[in-house]
Order: sequence, then C-alpha cells, then structure tokens
Amino acid sequence: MISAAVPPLPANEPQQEVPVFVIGVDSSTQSTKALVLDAGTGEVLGRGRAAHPDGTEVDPRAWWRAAQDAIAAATAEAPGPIAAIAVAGQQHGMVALGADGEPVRDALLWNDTRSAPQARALTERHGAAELARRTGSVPVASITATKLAWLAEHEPHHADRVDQVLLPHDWVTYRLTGRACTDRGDASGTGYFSPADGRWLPDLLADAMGGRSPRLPEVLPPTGRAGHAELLDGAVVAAGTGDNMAGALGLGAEPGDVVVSLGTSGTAFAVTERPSADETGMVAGFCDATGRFLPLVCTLNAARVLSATAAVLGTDLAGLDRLALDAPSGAGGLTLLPYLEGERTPNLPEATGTLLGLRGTNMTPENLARAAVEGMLCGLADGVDALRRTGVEVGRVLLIGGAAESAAVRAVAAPLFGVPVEVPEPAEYVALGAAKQAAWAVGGAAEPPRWPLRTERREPAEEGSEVRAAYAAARRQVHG
Ligand SMILES: Nc1ncnc2c1ncn2[C@@H]1O[C@H](COP(=O)(O)OP(=O)(O)O)[C@@H](O)[C@H]1O
Ligand SMILES: O=C(CO)[C@@H](O)[C@H](O)COP(=O)(O)O
Repeated sequence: MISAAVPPLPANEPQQEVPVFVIGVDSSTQSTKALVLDAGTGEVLGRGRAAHPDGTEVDPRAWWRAAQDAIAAATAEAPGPIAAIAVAGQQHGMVALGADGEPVRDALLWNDTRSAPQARALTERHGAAELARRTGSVPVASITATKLAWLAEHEPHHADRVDQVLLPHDWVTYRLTGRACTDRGDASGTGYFSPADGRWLPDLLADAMGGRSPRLPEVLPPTGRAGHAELLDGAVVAAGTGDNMAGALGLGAEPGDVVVSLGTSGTAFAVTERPSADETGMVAGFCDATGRFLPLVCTLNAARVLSATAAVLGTDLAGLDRLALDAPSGAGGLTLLPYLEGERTPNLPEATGTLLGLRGTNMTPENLARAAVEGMLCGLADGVDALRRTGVEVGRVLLIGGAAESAAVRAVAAPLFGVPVEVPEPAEYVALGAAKQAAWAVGGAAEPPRWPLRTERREPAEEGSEVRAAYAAARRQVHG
C-alpha cells in the first residue's frame, strides 16, 4: 500500500493510512485523457478529456493546452491534493525545439508517412540487420530518426535551428517541469537509442540529421522523477513513457499475454525479459516501462477504418456493428485491405486500401461492414504471428483501445487470433498505466502497484483460418 508522509500524531492516537492521489495522462493521437486515481486501490476518482487537432502534423503547443484542460477537469473531481503525475504519449512524434525551448515547426506524428524515402535510405546505408541489432528496429516512416532526416533534407533552415529533440510525452513533461527527460520505453522508438544498452546512439542521430547533433533528453529509470509540477502545487512528475508501454503497465501484462490495442493505430505487443531484433522489420524491439522489453507490431489502420466504413454506409459505429454481425464470417467473399493511411506493417507507406471479391450477390452493406472489421483485425492477427515468431508466448490476447468497445470487433477477434481473447472492463489503460508509474515513483516499492484488472468477457478460441487465408491471398495479389 502506498501512502503519503503522515504528519506526526499525538502518541495515544493510532496512525492512520492517508490515501494518496495520483494522475495518469494519456496524450494520444486523437485526444488527451487524464485520470485521478487512489494510488492504494487503483480506484478512478476523476476523469478529464480534451481533443487534439486532426492531421499528421500538429503544433505541440496544442497537446500542452489539451493536457492542461484534461488535468484541470480530472482534478476538479479529486478528493484531495495530488501527490504525483506521469504522462504517457503517442510514440515517435518529432518535437524539434529551438534554443528558446519552443517548437521550430509543427511536430510530425508517428502516422505521417512523408519520410518513407528517408527510412529506405537509412536502411540501405546501414543495413536492416545492423539497425535491428543496434536499435531493436528496422526504421520505417514512423520512426523519429527518419523524420529528422526528412527535416534535414527538406527544411535545412529548420534543421539548423534545432537545439533539442523531444518526443510528445517528453514535451508535455517538459512543460510541466521545465526539464527535458524521457524514459527507455519512448526513447526506444526513436531509431537512435539502444534498447539493449539503455543509451542514446548519437552517431545515428547525427547521421540522420546530416551531421547536426541536437541535444537529447536525459533517460530516466522506470521510477525516476522528472521534477515537480507547479500546476499541481508541486506534485512529483514521474518519467512518463510511450502510450503502448503505459498500456502494458496499466494492464499488468505478464508472460503469455499479448495486448492488442485498437486506437488510431493498431498495436500488438508483449512484455519480455530479453530485447528483440527482428531484421524483417515486422516487429519493433522497444523497451517497456518497468526495465524489461516490449516487442511490438504497429499498423496505421485501426479504429478509423471502422469510422470511415460507417460513414460510407451512412451509419454510426453502433450501426456498423449491427451490419457486421448480420454478415457471415468471410463477408460473403469480400476482403478489405484497409490501408487507408498507407501502411507501416507490412511496410507499404504509399499503399491505398483495396476491396477485393465484389460480386452482384455479395455487394451488401452487411458484407462491407464485416470486411472492414475482418480486414482491420487480420493485420493485427498477422502481427501476433510475427511476435510468436520472435519467441513471444501467446496464451491470450487482451483487447483494449477505443475500437475494443465494438461488439463486432469482439465477436470477430477470437476466431482470427486463434487464442482466447479477453476484453478488460472498458477503461483508459494507457492513462491508468501512467498513473501506476506515478504511484510507483512516489511509493518507493520494488515493483509497480498491482491494481485489480476486471476482465469483462472471454471469448473461446476457434479457428478463423479461412478468413486469414483469404486476407493473405488478397495481400499477395495486390502487393506481391
Ligand atoms: N464502439 C466503438 N466502435 C468502434 N470504434 C470505436 C468505438 N468507440 C470508440 N471508437 C474509436 O476509437 C478511437 C479512439 O480510440 P483511442 O484508443 O482513444 O485512440 P487514440 O489513443 O489513438 O487517440 C476513435 O477513432 C473512435 O472512433
Ligand atoms: O507508433 C505507434 C507505436 O509504435 C503508435 O501506437 C502510437 O504510439 C500512437 O498510438 P495511438 O494514438 O494509436 O494509441
């Protein structure tokens, strides 16, 4: 149990445990969410949310404004003062600051694919195997190093002004504390950090930036403290981390668990004791937020595939669910390759979506809705298989993120993944993981707190191999 320093009491009065309140922040692609929790029990006591601007190029100051709004809304419901806060954020985004501590241009987000040519050039220069060995990952357009390479090539006047490079969560922490720091988890997504050694690789940063060597934030340990937040009367600010790392921490993922998160991105990841180095580029070898590792597969096309399909069908998300559930498995022969934003895994940044198998007899709203759900999930099921190939044990899938709320997604997931799929009680698991890190940083325990995880539904594992096979055949047909 974590408790705050208790003021001395008169000798004859029993010492009482004082609840400690912490805040976890999730600064993700579409919004900032903040939760106030009781650090002892994990009970959520306050919530706040603020939207982010659309697009893959965003002024980081908008994230800071959203964070302040979400934190203010959450703390308005807090029963007492806040002891600590941590910020988790969308990974990889390039926040390039000038000497005045302000962004030199808008941030390029993880889902901005303009740096695909720079990713290819970096890989050709160094070799996929060598980059996987040194950085854990083969760079794709999401990786920060490729964005800096794009900046150096296309906007050298901006590149010349860059004094330090942060990630989105580092930026919010920086605004809270005035200190530039990060953690292993988020640092491991930059392309110039060694997950195995836990240190920056300045030669790769300089190589990406045409010889420039901006400052990098200090890498804090999992229970490290970034400083204190004036905004919260001096509350401790923990290191923070990437959103997927915080999701794993929030769920308390153990060996055998693979987390599949369906937000703007689709991710599949697991906590492991050893680093991974997949030279095929399917699996990114990240660090987690506890001192371990987080092999991860990420797709660019998840929740928004469903909202875009719903819009085409003139319905809402609930309507899409009803349609998809009315269609047979396999969508009557329709297969959607849902690469609406290009794709990251497989690495097809210039791809567009393709609908295959249309006939007069199967061209129905129900089949289209079903094909969208199946296509989105097949990409993630391929990701789970890729994790398995790197040695990850797949005992069950834990499904989280906005689109895990979809009844059709829940129904279709277990057959496609072929293992039991559990949907934890709907909650903001990234913000919860950040709150856990904050509680850990002030609690002083060897392990992060364990808060109860209520799993809402457990689907039996059946085989969905025909749908997977049709998807694989469609992908080969279109993309080789
Ligand atoms: N019931 C639902 N069915 C399908 N998608 C949903 C549902 N509820 C929310 N979403 C989608 O989830 C997304 C937001 O999820 P979230 O995990 O918060 O994303 P991010 O972390 O990327 O900002 C939105 O695109 C929203 O449309
Ligand atoms: O790039 C990745 C993982 O490598 C993405 O998962 C981002 O971290 C964005 O996450 P969401 O906003 O979709 O949660």
